[in-house]
Amino acid sequence: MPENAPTSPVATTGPVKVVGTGLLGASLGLALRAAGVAVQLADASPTALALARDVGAGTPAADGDPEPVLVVVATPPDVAAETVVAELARHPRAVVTDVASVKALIADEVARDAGAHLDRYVGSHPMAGRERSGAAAADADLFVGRPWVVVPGPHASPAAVLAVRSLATDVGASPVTLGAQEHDDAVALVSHLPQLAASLVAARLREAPEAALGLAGQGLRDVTRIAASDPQLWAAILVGNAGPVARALREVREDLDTVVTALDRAAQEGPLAPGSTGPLAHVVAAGRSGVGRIPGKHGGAPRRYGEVTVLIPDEPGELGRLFSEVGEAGINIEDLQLEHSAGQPVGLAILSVLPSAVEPLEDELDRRGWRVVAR
Ligand SMILES: NC(=O)C1=CN([C@@H]2O[C@H](COP(=O)(O)OP(=O)(O)OC[C@H]3O[C@@H](n4cnc5c(N)ncnc54)[C@H](O)[C@@H]3O)[C@@H](O)[C@H]2O)C=CC1
Ligand SMILES: O=C(O)C(=O)Cc1ccc(O)cc1
Repeated sequence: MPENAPTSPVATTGPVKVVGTGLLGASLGLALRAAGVAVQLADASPTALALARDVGAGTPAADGDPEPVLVVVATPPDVAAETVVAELARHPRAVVTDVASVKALIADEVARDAGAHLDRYVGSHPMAGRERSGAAAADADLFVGRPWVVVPGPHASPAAVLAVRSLATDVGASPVTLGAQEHDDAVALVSHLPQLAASLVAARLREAPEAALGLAGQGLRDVTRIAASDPQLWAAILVGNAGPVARALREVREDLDTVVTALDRAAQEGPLAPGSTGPLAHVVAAGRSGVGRIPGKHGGAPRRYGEVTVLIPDEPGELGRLFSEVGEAGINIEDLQLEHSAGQPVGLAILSVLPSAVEPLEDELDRRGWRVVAR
């Protein structure tokens, strides 16, 4: 099979031009190339462009290239609108979309400046990413199984909307149509507030003693993973969605005030002081009912898997051997977490499987000599 031959037919014919070839742009380029679609790349940074080319995300756009049918703007949000307007004018027959994490501000600016080109613009936002920037972190499978929000303004043509929905589907995502403000309110809660919460918690660790950090477990890692994100990109995202994010944070501040008041009371008057246990339990219970509402895999209703925890020697090939032996047992791994302890030569693999598979899998792994850990 020739390199980059399509594995399944796609609706996007190409060429697709990607402007901004960092994490999102290069990931999209890789996914489209894997589907056999021609990709033209452009970036304000020659180094970012060369890197995206070298990872296989496409070919740098050049004079004399065939006209793109679709332009995807994957720049930071603060320059997305002006880039969309420039690309609409530069390619008078192309549909133009952007993948920025905020939508209302960009839609307003494009509506103001795009004039007669507005029917070819459809905003969008793949709900897929990671805490690293640049093409070096790009992944052809980044969008697989993720929602991709499509935000057609009132002037968008049906053909333009279809082209952007098809792009999402062609790279394995599920298109979801929302209004711009509806999108921004939603991501304030499910993406922007979590980013701030992770950053605020992780910031407390800067002065923590080494001995305390050595005790860190999976809870801290779960809560702080996205604290490693790019500060400049996130500052642009947060100011671009300032109103909804400030609203969500004000509500958090009210809850925080309640927690601090209850803790102060316990610290001053003793742990059984009236008015301290109740508010604290209430906050934890509210979190518990919130977390229960996060949909499970594939966007379906939350599903409870059973977990099998296995000790893994920190040696090459051990994880692969575990996976193939679970496969040989005819059991599907629904999810996976890895835990490492500082300075330990072993890790823990926590395999999520259907509840009915827990016991047979534990028995089988035990029989094959794995150390199954009771938790
Ligand atoms: N990082 C993430 O997890 C996600 C990011 N997004 C959105 O995708 C967009 C890109 O984000 P990333 O790929 O993470 O950022 P990135 O920093 O990895 O890449 C951005 C690229 O845009 C280029 N660029 C900057 N200004 C430009 C201009 N005026 N013209 C052309 N190129 C320009 C930069 O040189 C850089 O290569 C942002 O709007 C972000 O909000 C959307 C979903 C997830
Ligand atoms: O890493 C994660 O879990 C993310 O949620 C990444 C992400 C970051 C920014 C977006 O606009 C969308 C998704």
